[in-house]
This record gives sequence, structure tokens and C-alpha cells, in this order.
Amino acid sequence: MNVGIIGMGSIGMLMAAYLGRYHNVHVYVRREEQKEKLYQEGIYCDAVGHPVSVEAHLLEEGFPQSHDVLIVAVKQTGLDSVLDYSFPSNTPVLFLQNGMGHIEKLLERPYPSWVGVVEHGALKQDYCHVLHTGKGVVRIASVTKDENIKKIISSLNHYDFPVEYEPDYKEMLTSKLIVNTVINPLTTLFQVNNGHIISNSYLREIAEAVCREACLTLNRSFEKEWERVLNIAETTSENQSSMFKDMMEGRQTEVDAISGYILKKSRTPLPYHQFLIRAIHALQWEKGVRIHG
Ligand SMILES: NC(=O)C1=CN([C@@H]2O[C@H](COP(=O)(O)OP(=O)(O)OC[C@H]3O[C@@H](n4cnc5c(N)ncnc54)[C@H](OP(=O)(O)O)[C@@H]3O)[C@@H](O)[C@H]2O)C=CC1
Ligand SMILES: CC(C)(CO)C(=O)C(=O)O
Repeated sequence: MNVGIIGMGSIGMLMAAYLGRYHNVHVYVRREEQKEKLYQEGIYCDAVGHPVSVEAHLLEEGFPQSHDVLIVAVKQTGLDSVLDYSFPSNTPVLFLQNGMGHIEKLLERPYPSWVGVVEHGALKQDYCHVLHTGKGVVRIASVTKDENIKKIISSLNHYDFPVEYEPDYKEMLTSKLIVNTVINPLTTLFQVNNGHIISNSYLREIAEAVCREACLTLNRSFEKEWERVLNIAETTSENQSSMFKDMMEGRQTEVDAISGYILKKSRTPLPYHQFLIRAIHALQWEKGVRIHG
């Protein structure tokens, strides 16, 4: 298959390294320097073990050929700038962002919109190196009805990089939202890898309370979602959450699209969420990072 991937950060590179073994992968970046590096060296992921060749392009120059699927692997905070580009109307576009803030933006698009959740951990090292820090699954669902989705997913799926179809995108994103509202802000505040959500009993207690608030708000079973949180914290135990990485690198975080989204949905006060959001904003402020409300 011919796969296009926009954004060569941690997740974009992870996807390109695994999918590039069996598919023709084109990657779209915004820096000439990164394009040159990727062109010359390909992508190296520690778990794949050898460099994988990709065709690199600048996004601003458009799409030189058609793709079977176009994957958008930028953060929520970078999504608007990417949505300004005109995408081919007959190509499905898969959005891999954490959070739920993007859904409304995808409903009116002229192309088939898919959303995905990534249950892996990945850490970008430089322009063409990525570490696979937690093995999991990529789940994909269609936002607008699409007959082709199952066929494309089964071509992407591989035993050592599972890609699975999910019938209900809201259900899928809600579960991942709960995972992220529990793991991401807490690991960022306490500056720990994901595994500490389980191994530090004090942190685990706070995490449980955050999970309860989220489940109550989103009308989900606490037992089921808490089990999923623990499972993902375990499989990505050595990973630094994407929010923790953003904070360390002085970038804007996705806290508003994740925890802020849940707080906005709630009819009652959510003290744990309120505290976490304020605390992440406060840390961002200390680092001189602009906060989007
Ligand atoms: N990392 C992880 O372990 C996980 C991340 N996720 C989610 O996946 C999504 C992606 O995260 P992650 O890969 O970590 O983020 P990164 O910050 O590592 O990568 C985002 C990439 O998007 C690029 N980008 C931003 N705007 C544009 C643009 N206009 N044109 C081209 N490229 C652009 C950035 O380019 P530049 O470098 O030039 O700024 C950067 O390389 C997030 O929503 C995150 O929450 C989900 C599960 C795990
Ligand atoms: C799966 C998990 C929790 C991996 O760290 C993630 O989604 C993130 O870091 O944003």
C-alpha cells in the first residue's frame, strides 16, 4: 500500500518505521533540514533494528501522489495548521491525536475521516531516530461511514505491530481519553515514567480518584476503565508520557484537549481534574509557555 504520514515526531516516526517495512511510505514534514535527513538516512527505530527508507516531502509543497491512507501524527496543538492544507478528497485521513478536541473539526471534512488511538510509547531522539518505549496496539475507527476501512486496516496490521478495527469511534476515544487524563498530567507533575502510576501506591490512589471523576462524567464503568488504565501503564511502564515530554521540552501540552474536555463536560465540580489542569498550566507558565484556554 501507499501510505502518507504527516508529522515526523515520536508517533509519526514509529508508524513510518513499522509500516515502511512492507509499504511504500511518504512522510511530510515542515523543516527542510528534517526532510534532507530523512531522505538520506531513512528512519531508525531501535525495536525494528534497521533503517527503513521513506520518501520525504515538505508539507507546504502538497501531495505529489495519491495515497491509500494519509495519517496525521501531529499534536492537538499543531492540528489547525495542518487542517489548513487541502487534502485529496478521495483519500481517507487518519487522525492519531490524544484527546477529543479534534472531533468537531473532522465532521464536516470533504474526505473520509478516521480516528485512531495509539497504545504504544514512543520517544523521538532526533530528526530520524525513535525509541519504541512501550509496545501496544493502534486502534482505528471511522468518524464518517466508510466501506474501505476494514480492508485497509487489515493490510496495515502485522503481528509485531497490531492495527485493529473498532466499530465505535466515540467509545474508543472516550476510553483513551480516560487513560490520558489519568496517566499524562500525573506523570508530568511528578516527573515519573508511566509505570509509577502502578508502583507508587500514593500516586496510584490519586490516579484512581482521577479515574473515578472521569468515569462519572463520561458515564463509564470505573472497574473496566481502571483496568485499562493499569494495563496501559504496565505495557508503557518505561515510557515518559507525551505530556511529560512536552513539559520537559518547553512545549505547549494537550491538557486542555484531554482533562479540560472532561471538566467542561461535567455538571459538577471535579476537584482532582481542576487541580491537575491548574497545576499543569502553572508549570507551563513557569516555563514561559503560552496557554490555550
Ligand atoms: N509519544 C507517545 O508516546 C504517544 C503520543 N500520542 C499522541 O500522538 C500525537 C502525536 O504525539 P507525538 O508524536 O508524541 O508528538 P511530537 O511532538 O513528538 O511530534 C509531533 C510532530 O508534528 C510535527 N508538526 C507539527 N505541526 C506540523 C505541520 N504544520 N507540518 C508538519 N509537521 C508538523 C512536529 O514537527 P516539528 O518537529 O517540526 O515541530 C513534530 O515532529 C499526540 O496527540 C500525542 O498525544 C499517543 C500515544 C503515545
Ligand atoms: C499511551 C500513553 C499513555 C503512552 O505514554 C499515551 O497516550 C501518551 O503518552 O500520550
